[in-house]
Amino acid sequence: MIEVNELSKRYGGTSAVEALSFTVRPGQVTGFLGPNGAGKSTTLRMILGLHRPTGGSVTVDGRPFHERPRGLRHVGALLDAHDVHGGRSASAQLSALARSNRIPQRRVKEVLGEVGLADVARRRVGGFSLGMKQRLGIASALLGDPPVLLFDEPLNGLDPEGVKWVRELFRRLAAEGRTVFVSSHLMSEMENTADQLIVIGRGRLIAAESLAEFSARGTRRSVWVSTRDAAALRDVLVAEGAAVDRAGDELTVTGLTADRIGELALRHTVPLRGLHTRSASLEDVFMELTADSVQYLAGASR
Ligand SMILES: Nc1ncnc2c1ncn2[C@@H]1O[C@H](COP(=O)(O)OP(=O)(O)OP(=O)(O)O)[C@@H](O)[C@H]1O
Repeated sequence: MIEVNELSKRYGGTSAVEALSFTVRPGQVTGFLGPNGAGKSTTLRMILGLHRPTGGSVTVDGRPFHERPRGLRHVGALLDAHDVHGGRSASAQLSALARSNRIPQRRVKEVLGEVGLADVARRRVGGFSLGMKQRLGIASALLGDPPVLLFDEPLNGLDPEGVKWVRELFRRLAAEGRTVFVSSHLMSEMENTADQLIVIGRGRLIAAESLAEFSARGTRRSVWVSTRDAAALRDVLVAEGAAVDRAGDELTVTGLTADRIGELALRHTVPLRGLHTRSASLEDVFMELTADSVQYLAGASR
């Protein structure tokens, strides 16, 4: 279990993480979501003791990580897939890591097989694709067979087959009772991966809940209507108190049900081409929740 308690980190005048508190439990995959620059990597580095917090504390299974002498056997992490020694082979790289952490050498072969790199074990890592480097990073995280695993943007650079494999791997690791904490800036990556979500924006906690609870926030519904008399129908619906967006012949309506819109159209003899209810997607909920904390908006002047 990872317990983050009022954790803060400032870099000079920049507040990267601010009074962040949450718990990551074993036996589940927990997604760590936030837009670019939200503070995810900084938080992961503080969990691993690589950055010193400006305030607050974080423990892994009750103790700060730096108090664990055999760190890699307790927490495995993939932080940056590019952070590899290009001149070495995958197998040499993992062997060195195993030696320095007193992990049996047989684990090197085991994890290379597990991540699908057995055939390229002797090739120089410098020639690996990003997807292969991600697999090697995952192999390093698994090397010490740790109960707690952290992954920073592990799906970056993976092809669809790779994404499917990583998702299944995370589910299996969680089913084995491990704590699996995975960061991403894309809701779509977490949708079929995570059981729990921690959502942050500008270093602050926005949501900490199950994926089901997060989905339930998407109950705000709108109704899509298509008609050649869009202007006339819009006036009728606005007079009934609805909020209406018009794009050509199409209206997006909130504040009235599809049934009521159908009745009003009939009463005002506006012929309809199409009418259906739309509920917000997880992506919509995520965008709405984090809208105020997006650092770089396309087209926005700075
Ligand atoms: N070493 C540093 N020195 C100064 N500022 C930093 C440093 N590391 C991170 N920051 C700033 O802290 C904030 C949080 O960055 P962080 O990398 O933790 O976010 P992130 O959520 O991981 O983003 P991304 O999805 O883009 O990787 C950003 O504003 C970033 O510019």
